Amino acid sequence: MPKQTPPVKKNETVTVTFEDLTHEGDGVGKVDGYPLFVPYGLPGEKARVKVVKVKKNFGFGKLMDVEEESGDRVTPPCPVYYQCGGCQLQHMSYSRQLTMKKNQVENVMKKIGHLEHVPVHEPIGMEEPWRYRNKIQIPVGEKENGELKTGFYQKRSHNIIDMESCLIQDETNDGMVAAVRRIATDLGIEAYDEESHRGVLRHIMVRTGQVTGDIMVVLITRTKELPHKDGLIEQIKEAYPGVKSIVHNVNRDKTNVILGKETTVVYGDEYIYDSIGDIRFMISAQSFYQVNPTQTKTLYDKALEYADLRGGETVVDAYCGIGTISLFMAKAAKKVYGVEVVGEAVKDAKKNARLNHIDNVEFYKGKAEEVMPWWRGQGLRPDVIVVDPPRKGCDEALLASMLEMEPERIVYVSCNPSTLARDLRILEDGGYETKEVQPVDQFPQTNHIECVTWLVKK
Ligand SMILES: C[S@@+](CC[C@H](N)C(=O)[O-])C[C@H]1O[C@@H](n2cnc3c(N)ncnc32)[C@H](O)[C@@H]1O
Repeated sequence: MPKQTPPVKKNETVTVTFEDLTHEGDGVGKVDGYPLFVPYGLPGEKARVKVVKVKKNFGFGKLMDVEEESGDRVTPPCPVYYQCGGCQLQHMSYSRQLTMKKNQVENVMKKIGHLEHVPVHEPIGMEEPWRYRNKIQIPVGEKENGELKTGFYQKRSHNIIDMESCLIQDETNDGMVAAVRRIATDLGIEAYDEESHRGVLRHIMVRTGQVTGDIMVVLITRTKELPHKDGLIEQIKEAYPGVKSIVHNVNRDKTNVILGKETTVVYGDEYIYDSIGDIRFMISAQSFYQVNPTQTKTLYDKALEYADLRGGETVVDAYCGIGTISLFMAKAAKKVYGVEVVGEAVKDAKKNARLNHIDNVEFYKGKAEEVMPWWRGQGLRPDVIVVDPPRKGCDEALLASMLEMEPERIVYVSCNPSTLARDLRILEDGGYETKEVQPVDQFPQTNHIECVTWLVKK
């Protein structure tokens, strides 16, 4: 066979018409059948593209100029959108974002799961797909004039973009970050410098309870001391008199991990509160809590509908985190068992059960793939199993014990459609029928999509 050489060269400029979108949201244009992946290109658009990387079977390009624009193109409202690595889809109308996400789910259902028959519903989007995040963790740097700046990292780098606002963040979070930045600059607090591992203030984290209005500020420093602590606290309280909690966290390590192990409450409470539906949650600086509670509620309502609980059922919630789904299910079931590998999350789950006076739920710390076979050995036969695994999907041993437990219904919540499709195939082969998949857009403006899937025993 003659060796095929790609029809483009690095740094060459070519004209392409985009035909499709990748799962990441990049435009796909072809040159003599050779695909070029181009960030910010939209299907139907004709554009000049500079080739930046050439591989054997595909290449990458940079969008130089759009000659024929798609009706789906919108002006990104964020002034740093093209530098920041946080959002990928602001150049696309929201309805096109939802179509893209639906196509992605349908695609993997067919290609990975061989589930051509499974209905994938229209994704449930947000009415207002902005300002939805309840938590910001933003790096701190220094401008040339010595003032502090805050911003996310530039794409594929650790350069901090100087930004005033993040449009997917709750406005309170934005306002608090700006206030802390100004106060810390006035007090002469130094920013942390990643390269030299010197300086003080590494990150500012702000969490707000969207229902309660509670605010928590976490100041993360390299140093054990929080310089000008009293002044900082007083001025933050002056700027936001309602602030419920100010926390100092020390992270002395040279690491990308944001929070260190030492946490001290320097003002107010250790916890703030928020609610999803009628369940209240206690949230500490270290706790995991869903970042878009509005859409989480939508997702869990759907999970509850698929679980079809009448009050007499036993439910297993595998990969239960802080027990959000377990607590939702417990209100409608006889008994819920949750399993989660992170000990702190299990403690939070138990606390939240007590806070809500829910006593028909038990949480276990352990690997789901080890605890489930043990439960089975103990004779546990759940009517419904809910799983909500991390991006890599369910462990094979867990899928095997789910099949052995033979629940009537399985509800699979997933943040990665590809591993979802892979696991659904295994469950189908093991005797379950996938009835439907409901995507829910938890993260508008980004290329992520959450799905909830309903399976029944054949
Ligand atoms: C997508 S989150 C689910 C969160 C949970 N439903 C909630 O809303 O809080 C996945 C969870 O699985 C946990 N996890 C990861 N691997 C696990 C394993 N092998 N066994 C049990 N839990 C695991 C993670 O710590 C995380 O809390």
